[in-house]
Amino acid sequence: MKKMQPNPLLYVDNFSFGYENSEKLILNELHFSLRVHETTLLIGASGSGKSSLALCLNGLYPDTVEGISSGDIFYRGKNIQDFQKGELNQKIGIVFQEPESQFCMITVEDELAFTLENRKVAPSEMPERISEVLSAVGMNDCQNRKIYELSGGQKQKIALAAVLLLEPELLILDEPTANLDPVSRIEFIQLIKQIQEKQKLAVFIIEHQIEDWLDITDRILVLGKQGTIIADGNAASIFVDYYFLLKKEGIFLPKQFSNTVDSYPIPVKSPPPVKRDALITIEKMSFHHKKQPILQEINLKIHRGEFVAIVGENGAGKSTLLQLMTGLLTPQKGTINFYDKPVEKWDEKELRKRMGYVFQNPEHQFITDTVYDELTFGMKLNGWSTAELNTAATTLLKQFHLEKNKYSNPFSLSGGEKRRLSVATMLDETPDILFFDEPTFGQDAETTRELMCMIDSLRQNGTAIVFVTHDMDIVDTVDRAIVLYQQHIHYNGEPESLWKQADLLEKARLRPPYRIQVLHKEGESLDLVH
Ligand SMILES: Nc1ncnc2c1ncn2[C@@H]1O[C@H](COP(=O)(O)OP(=O)(O)OP(=O)(O)O)[C@@H](O)[C@H]1O
Ligand SMILES: Nc1ncnc2c1ncn2[C@@H]1O[C@H](COP(=O)(O)OP(=O)(O)OP(=O)(O)O)[C@@H](O)[C@H]1O
Repeated sequence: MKKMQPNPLLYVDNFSFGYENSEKLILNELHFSLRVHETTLLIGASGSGKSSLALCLNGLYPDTVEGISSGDIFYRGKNIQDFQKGELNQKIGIVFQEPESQFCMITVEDELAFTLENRKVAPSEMPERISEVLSAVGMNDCQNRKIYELSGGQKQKIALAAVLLLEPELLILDEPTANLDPVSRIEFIQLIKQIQEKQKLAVFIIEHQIEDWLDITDRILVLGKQGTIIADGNAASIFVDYYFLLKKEGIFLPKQFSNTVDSYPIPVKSPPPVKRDALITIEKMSFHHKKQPILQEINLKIHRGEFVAIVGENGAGKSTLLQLMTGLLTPQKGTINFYDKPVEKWDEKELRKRMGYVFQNPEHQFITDTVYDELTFGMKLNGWSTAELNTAATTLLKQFHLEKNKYSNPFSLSGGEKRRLSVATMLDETPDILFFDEPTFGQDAETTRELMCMIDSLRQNGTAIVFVTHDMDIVDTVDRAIVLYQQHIHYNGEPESLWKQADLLEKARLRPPYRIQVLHKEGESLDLVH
């Protein structure tokens, strides 16, 4: 048996965990410790059990779920089972993968005050603490906003603010930057670094794309598909010594450690189709929520078979624009046509057959109790025979690696699995246009590559693809990038020219893709030489 580290903060001793309804254990005889002030990254394929582990570490599982466990977890030498209810939550703060699930109040201020109340902070101290933490996460002007009205990235920042107010000793972050714009992502990582240094806390981060985290990481743990720790060490040893193992597991390798051939799992861009008729035509469109203008004077066309990315900072209006194009929201001014008919005049059933929309939060899409029912729901509505829908469902389950989840409840899937299911449900028919709100977040290298290949082949068959994404490496592969900034479209053209517009990138809180960053670095060093 391995020896316990001297005075670890958290000590996981031969710990196993499984869900009652699943055939095999998710976590298998884990044995590791987390040290005080240490920053650890946990990586692993989608569905390998990372979120389940996080929830076991802070004692939420197995108590709050139908699960079984064996072995022990100790916090500062005391078995976590022996802590009073709520006691451990003050010491181990967790930001969930889906921040929405952690809020209990309506407004930002009430949510943060509620956390402070639980910590028994005097009401007179609260305003200052709240304004301090909001400023730390870059959300100063959001105090009185309703949480449900915030954009995905804004919610993620509030979830972090709430946990920071707890002043935990161990901070667990489950894919905390998945919805953040590129600059907020870097700022967030810097913020974690500052907090870590100031408060001397331990940080445990679950992420798929990790290159930006490496600077502040002491140690990396790799969870394998069989639920065991398959590697444990610093970045250099993990990504050099375990290179082939990580690739086999389908895990993203940080770009600085991978060779150029497989540096990012995106297939070579196929040329856009020649036929260029417009599917969506937006003219002089403006939209506001209550009195707040969100989009103004938008003119935009999306053509058959085109691959378009919509980018911009958190809250810029990207999801709103998708909801307007799909007819879920109606503009107060201007027109949005699908083919040559206003989108709101289309028969709902016909429109849903021709348009697919993958929401930012996959859970908002689920309406049935099993993965199989979810996949076949649209097929049944369209009168498919049992044999037809069985065949189609079997193909989709295989294509999206969801075979083992056929009878699982969609809400019990891992983050990446939920996302894959939400994409698969849009593919019962081949739509004319597919809208994706951040389709790749939560995916590992292998599932991202497969998703992108699938999207590319749909596009080859004429389906237009519209992506909202914060991933600039993906934007680098599209036909056209659209930048939203201060309610307007500030750029509409090929990504290559966008990367040259440094001012706009800065204003819109974007970053060039890794390929361009490397070129800039090489250029800089050349400048130094001269
Ligand atoms: N409440 C639950 N009931 C049954 N099975 C579950 C439940 N929650 C998760 N699972 C299953 O356990 C496995 C591990 O899920 P988990 O969310 O821990 O994975 P993950 O590594 O965090 O994945 P991702 O990177 O996709 O977020 C998945 O196959 C998932 O379907
Ligand atoms: N129902 C609503 N009522 C009021 N304001 C709203 C509502 N829904 C969204 N908003 C606001 O509209 C703005 C645009 O939101 P949207 O979700 O479109 O942004 P986004 O660009 O997709 O952001 P992110 O990258 O964070 O997902 C945000 O400031 C958001 O707070």
